[in-house]
Amino acid sequence: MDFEKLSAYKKLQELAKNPPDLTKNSVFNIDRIKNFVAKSKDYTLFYAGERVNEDIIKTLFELAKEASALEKMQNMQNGEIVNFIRGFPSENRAALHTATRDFFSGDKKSKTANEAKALAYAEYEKLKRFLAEIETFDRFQDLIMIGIGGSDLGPYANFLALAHLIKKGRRAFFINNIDPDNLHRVIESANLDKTLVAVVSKSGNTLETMTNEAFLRDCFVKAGLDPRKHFVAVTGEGSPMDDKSLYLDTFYIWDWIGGRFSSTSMVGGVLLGFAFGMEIFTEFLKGASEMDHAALNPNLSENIPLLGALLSIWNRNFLHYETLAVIPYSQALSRFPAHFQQLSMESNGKHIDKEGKRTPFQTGMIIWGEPGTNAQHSFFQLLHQGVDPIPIEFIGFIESQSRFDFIFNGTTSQEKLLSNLLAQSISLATGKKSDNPNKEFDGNRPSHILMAEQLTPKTLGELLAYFEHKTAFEGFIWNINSFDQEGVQLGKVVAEKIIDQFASERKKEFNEGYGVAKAYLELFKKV
Ligand SMILES: O=P(O)(O)OC[C@H]1O[C@H](O)[C@H](O)[C@@H](O)[C@@H]1O
Repeated sequence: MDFEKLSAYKKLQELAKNPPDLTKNSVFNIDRIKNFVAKSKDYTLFYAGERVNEDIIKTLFELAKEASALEKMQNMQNGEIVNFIRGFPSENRAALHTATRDFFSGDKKSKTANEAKALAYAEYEKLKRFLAEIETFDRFQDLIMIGIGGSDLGPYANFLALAHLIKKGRRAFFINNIDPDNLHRVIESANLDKTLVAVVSKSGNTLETMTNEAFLRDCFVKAGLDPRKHFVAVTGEGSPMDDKSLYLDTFYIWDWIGGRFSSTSMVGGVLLGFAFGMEIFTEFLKGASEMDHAALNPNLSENIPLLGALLSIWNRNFLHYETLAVIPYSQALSRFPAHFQQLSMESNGKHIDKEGKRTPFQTGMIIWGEPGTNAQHSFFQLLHQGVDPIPIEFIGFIESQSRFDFIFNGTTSQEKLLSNLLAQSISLATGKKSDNPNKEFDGNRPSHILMAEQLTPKTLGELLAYFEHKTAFEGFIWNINSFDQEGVQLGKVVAEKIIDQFASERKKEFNEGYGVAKAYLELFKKV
């Protein structure tokens, strides 16, 4: 059913004409904060700061029901084909990233999901054996991960989120950009003799990754090292990279795992397992798997991924806000906005629906963000007094990861951090009147807060899955295909043509040089 034809859509258009005014004390008060709360597993979603009321929330839930959002989520987790455009050539695949972490519940799943789970579990066990073996011989201290897009952003964000737990003596480096300075800085730092290299590419033919792999192999050879004793592959089974003669070991993913949804597969597993050990990687998977279950909860006020999606849709399609700022009040989540940027914008930056028709409504938001409180000293001026309101998703934790703190002027740093987070959400909502227009705050700037006790491997897994399912629910309700990325292909094709031009220029130079060399080579009848 087309999104704009749902009956709840028309009701929401009406309700959007007069959203609640949060600047009024009679509206934004303690009761409201206590009422507009939802919980899933370790996370609480406080959404009093959004421009919603009971009627709007009820109608948003109706929208989800009319769009069969929960059924589509169940179908996705059962391995049904969800990645398709009806009537046109498309990928026609499942999106079974939940199968890469479903090792704990023992829930009865579909045959497809069970087969996928078995494949993923075999790779999980292979990784466990591989890491135990290199541990025995203390073979590697450093890991260099080569990958880009979904083969970098999620794994890197998750690595930084847990960096304080890194195994003693171990380090990780990341080569993602084709900019040669990226690789140069890494080999200036890593101890190549004790370095494991994970080449991560689902397709096995991404320009940046293949180029960086060849470049790094050359560096290893020039250092007198055999790359085959240092390089492992993480790639699609049967991809151009699937050649065991070139690698110490190979870890597989499959076409039913989208790159931006692959953090809990071996794409993230080799890095997190090497850096933190299998126990921590397993806790991370457990958290993601628990949020997978929460996303199936029919009690919508306990299904925060669905509620998060509905709040985004309310802000996007009915209040017509174009972007969403993701502001984690946690320095450890510094690269999470970048991961969520790809996850959301590559999934839902689409202009046609699953029937191949142009959408007459807005779809994916522009996602951006930086950690707080730093962001307060950067772009919060615009968030408070800019012309256009910008919805914000705050993320916060009651406790710091280290619990290493200091009381200054009577409070700890963690208390100061949380106070700022709450103050921002409240002041953006309530605003402030003033006779001086330059000191006036309009308020009614929507935000919600995702809060947990502490950022641990498990709550990180839950957070990752929250964002994955929120993204998928948005696509289900918009009836768009969130699981392909045709939009990235054109740029690549044009780039290849220009690269070929450089190559032929070089050959021509070489031929000219060769022309001169030819005089000598002809002496030896080399040509
Ligand atoms: O993992 P790979 O096959 O190397 O792909 C890496 C990335 O490049 C592609 O262009 C897509 O934009 C991403 O979704 C993907 O994650």
